[in-house]
Amino acid sequence: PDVGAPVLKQSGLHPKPAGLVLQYGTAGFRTNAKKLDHIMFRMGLLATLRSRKTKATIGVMVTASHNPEEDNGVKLIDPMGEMVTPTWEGYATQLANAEQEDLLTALKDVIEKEAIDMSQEADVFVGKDTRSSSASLSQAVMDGVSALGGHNYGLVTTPQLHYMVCCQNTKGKYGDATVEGYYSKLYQAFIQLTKSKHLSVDGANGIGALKVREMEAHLKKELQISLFNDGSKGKLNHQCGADFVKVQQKPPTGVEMNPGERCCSFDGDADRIVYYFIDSEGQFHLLDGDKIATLISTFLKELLTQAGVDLKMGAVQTAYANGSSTRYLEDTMQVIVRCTKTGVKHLHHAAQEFDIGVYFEANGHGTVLFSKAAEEIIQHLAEDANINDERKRAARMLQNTINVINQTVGDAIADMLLIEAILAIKGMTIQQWDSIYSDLPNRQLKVKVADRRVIDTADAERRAVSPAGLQDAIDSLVKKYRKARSFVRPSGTEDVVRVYAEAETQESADDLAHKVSLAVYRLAGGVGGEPKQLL
Ligand SMILES: CC(=O)N[C@H]1[C@@H](OP(=O)(O)O)O[C@H](CO)[C@@H](O)[C@@H]1O
Ligand SMILES: [Mg+2]
Repeated sequence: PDVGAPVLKQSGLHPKPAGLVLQYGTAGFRTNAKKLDHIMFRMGLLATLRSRKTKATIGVMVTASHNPEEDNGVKLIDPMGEMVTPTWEGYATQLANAEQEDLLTALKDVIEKEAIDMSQEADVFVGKDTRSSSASLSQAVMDGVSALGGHNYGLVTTPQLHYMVCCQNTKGKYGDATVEGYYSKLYQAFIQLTKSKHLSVDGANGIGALKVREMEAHLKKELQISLFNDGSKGKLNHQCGADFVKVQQKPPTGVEMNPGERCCSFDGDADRIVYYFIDSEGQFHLLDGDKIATLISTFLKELLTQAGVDLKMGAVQTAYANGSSTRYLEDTMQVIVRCTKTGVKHLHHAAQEFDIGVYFEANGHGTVLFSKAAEEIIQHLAEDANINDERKRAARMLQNTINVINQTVGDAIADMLLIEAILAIKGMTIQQWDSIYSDLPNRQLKVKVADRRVIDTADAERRAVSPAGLQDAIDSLVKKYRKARSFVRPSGTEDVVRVYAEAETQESADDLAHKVSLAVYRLAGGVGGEPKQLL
């Protein structure tokens, strides 16, 4: 078919200013928008030739990228979404600089040189940026493409047009050739990559599961939760839940765990939370209340430093806190650590003594308390116009931290969100969190006695003052193991005496716990059979 007539007719509407010479440069033609109308039209023509030659869709992007608004530009995109091949950059320059009356000759020259079959179909994708000149200039490109089946994408980023050209020519293999397709491809991949935003929650078949379900809609994209033991079939706290996981030191049933993936367990009324994961060797790792307290304390301390505020921060624990956690908090973090009797009311009370009091029982019940004064200082700082951005950012972060925390009592849901936020902000994996310090192996046992009130304790329950001889027996047993510690106390919630032991190895901790149990049984009126050695 003869290309002459339609081209001549249309090109008259996009005349070239005589003598104007432009080069196809680094990224196509680029200059003041007023000089580009004929260039656009001609690039439309050239794109159809390139499309016929390659038997593929070609892209034309109208933009001058980072240049000032009054500039514009145009570049061609080859079939796989790459920049047009250099030979064709040469044709582009020739076509752009042919005077009006020489245009047909210049065009025929390209057709001949490239032996282009003009009966071949052509397909051109045109895109433009937001410059005021882009609308009319992209129309000029379309005029050049004219009746040849061009597709105008309208406003797109440069890379989006490259992407869509490639999608079209790979028949969808690279993705869907639409802006929607571009978003959905990137987003899906992003979600996979940031799977760290995924958390498996063991709801202990309790109320926490129901409430997590309710809250899920609020979290949707920010945190993907897989809820297990949601109460639809299993029994409350049976082989699952925070207490089971903490005491048994093993995963709950009913939770699908993949190596390295974060999991957490609530207890039956959702005021406790513990985290855990299995590593690539299948080894179970528990991150209990002590590890949670350490993570939160570290985070808060860093923010206080960044905000440049001097507030007294303290951590409150019980005798059940792992010895490694206490050492880490005191020695490495230089945080004041208090030890109170078991029971949240005691910890809460002690935490009120600080500007910021972080309290957690090892079993995962805990929260953070901020004094009124501390809250005010943080709020003023967050609103202070005279401080630098780093300090302000930290102050605002502290403010949001205060708001995500339930200061009235330990709260599995609130603690979970705070922990997830800290891990995300610090870009920390659960493995990295776990490796802040290593727990001393430990064991908790229960001993049945006729009347557990015969045991009296002192020193935040770390020493038994009655019955006579019990503490001496514990002391001499503890001496036999490295890094060992043990104590006993009557439970406040069950009719048992609780025994706790920790030592350098699990074997030692188990052995020590067993021997202390025997001492309790013998000296404090044990009932039923003698405590058995753990297998
Ligand atoms: C070793 C242990 O976990 N003890 C628990 C348990 O108290 P006992 O007094 O140990 O039975 O239940 C309390 C209430 O939930 C909790 O605050 C406490 O931490
Ligand atoms: Mg509870």
